[in-house]
Amino acid sequence: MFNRAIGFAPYGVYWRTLRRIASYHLFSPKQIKRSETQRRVIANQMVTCLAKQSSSNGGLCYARDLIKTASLNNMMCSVFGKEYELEHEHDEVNELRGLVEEGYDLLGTLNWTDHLPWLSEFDPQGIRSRCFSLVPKVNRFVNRIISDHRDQTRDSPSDFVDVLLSLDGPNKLSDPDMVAVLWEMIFRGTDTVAVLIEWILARMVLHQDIQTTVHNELDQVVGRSRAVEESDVASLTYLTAVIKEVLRLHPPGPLLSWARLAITDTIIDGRRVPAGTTAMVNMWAIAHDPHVWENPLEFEPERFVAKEGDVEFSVLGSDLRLAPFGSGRRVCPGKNLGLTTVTFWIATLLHEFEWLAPSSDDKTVDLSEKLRLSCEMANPLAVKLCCRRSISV
Ligand code: HEM
Repeated sequence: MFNRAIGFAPYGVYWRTLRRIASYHLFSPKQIKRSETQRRVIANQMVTCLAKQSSSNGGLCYARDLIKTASLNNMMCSVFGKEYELEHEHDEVNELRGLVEEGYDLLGTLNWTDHLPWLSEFDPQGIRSRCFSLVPKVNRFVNRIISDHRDQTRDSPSDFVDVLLSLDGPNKLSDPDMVAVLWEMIFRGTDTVAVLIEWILARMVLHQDIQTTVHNELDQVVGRSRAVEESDVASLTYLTAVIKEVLRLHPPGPLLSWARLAITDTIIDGRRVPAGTTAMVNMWAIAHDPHVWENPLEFEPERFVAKEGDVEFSVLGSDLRLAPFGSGRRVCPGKNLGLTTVTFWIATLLHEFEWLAPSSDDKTVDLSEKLRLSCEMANPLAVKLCCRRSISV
């Protein structure tokens, strides 16, 4: 099933067709603009939920679950056309979250049978049996959504399922291929965004002076009398630098695509790499390399604040010193959508709240990492929130 999704499909006509369809119907500037309202609605819901959570717990809050559900709701809206209230539990959201979590867990587990193939028939870690159990559940879930869409008649496509169903001729996809592509968008678009937001908030809690500078910028550009709009984001240059610095120190996808292969026998650093070898780029190592970055372990957003006359550093794949969305043919097609979502949501969360350590005696933040498909905080961030603007809960 998964080899029919964009990220797993080998280079060829099928992969190119999928990239073209997704680029036009999901990731184009016009489509990103079209989904602005949905991002604003979800941002407001997040603010209300956080304000409630912190007022009932003496200010203490764990934001991870909320951010993950917000990100999933956002993808469910763009891909499946489904809208859910963040404040309430929904069986369908919980079911899909469980499937995404299980998928992440399976992809992030070191599978001994990849290295010792003779072990595979014993499936010692139970990975194969968990995969066999996950695939029919994903199939059932996504096929149900596809068949609901088939039952409705619409004049023009309003979500990505409609788009895939409307394809004709050589572009037409079979149902199993549609399931693979739809599931991939939900799967990839949810955690990357949520993981990055949690890292940014963690850094803001740890570096209060930098958070103050972001707050000052927000007060200057937006002012406290209104909420942030997406159109404000272009003027938030310091916040943009903060996000780039977090992408450098905590890239959510530290190992780039596993779809790159050596196409000829080659020698790298004196080692022979035969044609056909899977080549994985370690972006985390490049982004922490003292030969590339001054004070690589320090959190210094200023390094990304462009001086007068300088060209702004792009993190979208043209500069290989920092390419957290990859680069070249396999570059992340969702990079602009992902970055737009993260920047707007983070601007809102920081405009509405002060993010503080839960205890005034211990202001450290546990920055331990856990590598699954994304590299996330090993332990959920605990914070104390103070409202910066009056919010009615
Ligand atoms: C902060 C958000 C995100 C980050 C950091 C991120 C990161 C990445 C990275 C590092 C790759 C591999 C690129 C390479 O090897 O050159 C990738 C691929 C991919 N990403 Fe993202 N991503 C994000 C958001 C999204 C979103 C929102 C979607 C879709 C809704 C998405 C869909 C994909 C797909 C389909 C691929 C596979 C592309 C291919 O192999 O042709 N990503 N992403």
